[in-house]
Amino acid sequence: MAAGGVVWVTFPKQNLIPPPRKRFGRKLRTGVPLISSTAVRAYSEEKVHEVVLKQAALVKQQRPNEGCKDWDLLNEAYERCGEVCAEHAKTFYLGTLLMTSERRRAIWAIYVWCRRTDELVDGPNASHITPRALDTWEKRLDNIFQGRPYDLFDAALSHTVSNYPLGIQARCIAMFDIHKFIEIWNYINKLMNFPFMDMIEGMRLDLLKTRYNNFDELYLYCYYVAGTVGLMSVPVMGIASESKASIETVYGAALALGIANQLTNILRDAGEDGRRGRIYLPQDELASAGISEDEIFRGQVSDEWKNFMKNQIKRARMYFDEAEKGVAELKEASRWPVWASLLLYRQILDVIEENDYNNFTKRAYVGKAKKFASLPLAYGRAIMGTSKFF
Ligand SMILES: CC(C)=CCC/C(C)=C/CC/C(C)=C/CC/C(C)=C/[C@@H]1[C@@H](COP(=O)(O)OP(=O)(O)O)[C@]1(C)CC/C=C(\C)CC/C=C(\C)CCC=C(C)C
Ligand SMILES: [Mn+2]
Repeated sequence: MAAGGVVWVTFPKQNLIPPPRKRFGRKLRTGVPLISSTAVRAYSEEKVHEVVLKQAALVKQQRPNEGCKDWDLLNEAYERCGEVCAEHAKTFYLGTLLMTSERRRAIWAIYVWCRRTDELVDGPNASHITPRALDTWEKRLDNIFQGRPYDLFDAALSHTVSNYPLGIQARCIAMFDIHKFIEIWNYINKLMNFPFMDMIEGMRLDLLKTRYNNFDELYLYCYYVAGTVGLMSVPVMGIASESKASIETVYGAALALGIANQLTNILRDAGEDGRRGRIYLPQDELASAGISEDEIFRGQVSDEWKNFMKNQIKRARMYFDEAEKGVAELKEASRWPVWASLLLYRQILDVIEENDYNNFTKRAYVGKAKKFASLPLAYGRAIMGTSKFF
């Protein structure tokens, strides 16, 4: 038992084996039935949709600002986050400069936390990272949400989450509070947390899993490591006051942008990942396309591979299309960076095509000229509030 009459509850780990499919009344919005069975894939989409609903509900809550009040320290913390963002993600950074200073700083703080989380499993110390290290990172996240940051970067995020409706699962519960227990029970049943926790869950997958049986499993992974970023960003980006769309629709679009980005990452990095013994591409789809693992490891750009890639690119583009519908609903100053990132990421798919689907030895790289050309285009779309004119 921890101090202050509270008890720590440990949640069961994610069960990745889909149970028999439930009957769902809701039509799948982001579903793209390509090769794998929709019945199986629907399971992850429904689970992720639960998180979208939870996040959307949080928007209506007013959050008291209980964060750190040491402004000098906070200013320094945010400055440092901005420096990291500028160093590692120049285009994101450029985009954030158009946002209000408060929102921009919050996005920097979220960026840095995401980057550090990813670095745990992908960075120079990755070989020393164990599931226990991720548990520690998760406890540290709890502390961030409870206003007990560990370092300067954490202090920035701690301040950000106290300012915006960003949720974390209720891990620390008051004893004998039956409502809290019911709440916890519901979480256990849904086996899905809030975006920050879920991103750590994605890193756990990266430690333990090197193959994805079907798109359902891959979708869940993409949600964990990238869809979560979309859900974290919406409350900070802000929804336009004139927007007629439901909050759920906007969160759905943000989720779709994360999924689209991650699918694109996976297609771009297929060769590199293969060399690390990782195949994120759905195994059942590879099998029906007649592609063996060995061909991937050897980097064979066969006709089968080209056809397979065409289908995968089509799917990623459909998620980008889904995302486009939501950008216009964001506050005007937030639309430009989002359009910029959407257009830039989507161009990676064009480059894969230009490279004749050789993503084994040619990196699909969007050159500086193209990158800069996208910025005014993104700006145009942002101020028009729609994609129809460009
Ligand atoms: C309504 C609507 C469309 C709203 C927009 C919502 C929004 C801002 C969505 C952003 C989606 C987004 C940028 C997702 C990031 C996806 C991504 C790149 C994930 C990467 C995961 C791991 O992949 P991998 O290891 O394979 O890749 P690397 O080789 O390591 O690159 C991540 C690396 C996870 C960590 C994610 C980040 C560091 C990016 C975090 C970005 C932000 C918080 C800024 C988002 C803001 C803007 C301006 C788009
Ligand atoms: Mn990474």
